[in-house]
Amino acid sequence: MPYKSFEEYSDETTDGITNQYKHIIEDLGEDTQREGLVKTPERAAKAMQFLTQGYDQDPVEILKGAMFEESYNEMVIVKDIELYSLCEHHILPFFGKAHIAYIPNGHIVGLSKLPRVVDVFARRLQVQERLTKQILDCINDTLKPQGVAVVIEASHMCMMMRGVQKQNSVTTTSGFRGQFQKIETRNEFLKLIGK
Ligand SMILES: Nc1nc2c(ncn2[C@@H]2O[C@H](COP(=O)(O)OP(=O)(O)OP(=O)(O)O)[C@@H](O)[C@H]2O)c(=O)[nH]1
Ligand SMILES: [Zn+2]
Repeated sequence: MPYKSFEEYSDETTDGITNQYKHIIEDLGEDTQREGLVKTPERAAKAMQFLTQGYDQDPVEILKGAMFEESYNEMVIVKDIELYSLCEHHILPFFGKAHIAYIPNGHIVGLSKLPRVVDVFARRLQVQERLTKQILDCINDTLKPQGVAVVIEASHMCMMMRGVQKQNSVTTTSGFRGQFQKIETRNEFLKLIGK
């Protein structure tokens, strides 16, 4: 089953992560018994489980569940898909937008499934490059379209709140397969997403 709801996580896993957060908060010198913090380890554990629920979800199943035979063979674009992920180096958020295009090859896919695939891969410990490639490969291998393109633009909190402390830098990653390797097709896509 592709969508694991929040309530389905085992209490055992939540308890383990809760315990670890309790230690972290204590090691930060805070009092885990004060009113505002009593439930924080458990809240943080559940939040972290939510933000990493993509490990338990199957993006191929999501796509295969909504593929329809159709002879449309022009470019389909879903742009401005908001995404929130966690950088695997600092476990801090990076967030932004994904733009996805594909050219069907006998099958179209339910539009909502493309953002769902983004979420499955985003809700893991990630780097933006791998996130981009995983989305690209998954759509390419499952839908087998004539071409697929993915562009991700994201801001990394680890570069904003700490470290180099750059508030306005945006990282862009992209990947192109099949027809999108042709410059004119790629340019049409980039123009349609406003790049
Ligand atoms: N390529 C790539 N790098 C990332 C991503 N998210 C975070 N990073 C980088 O991962 C790197 C880790 O570098 P380190 O030198 O080991 O860590 P650090 O000392 O905390 O580095 P600073 O952030 O420069 O303070 C940093 O340069 C981060 O900017 C990502 O999605 N892709
Ligand atoms: Zn980072």
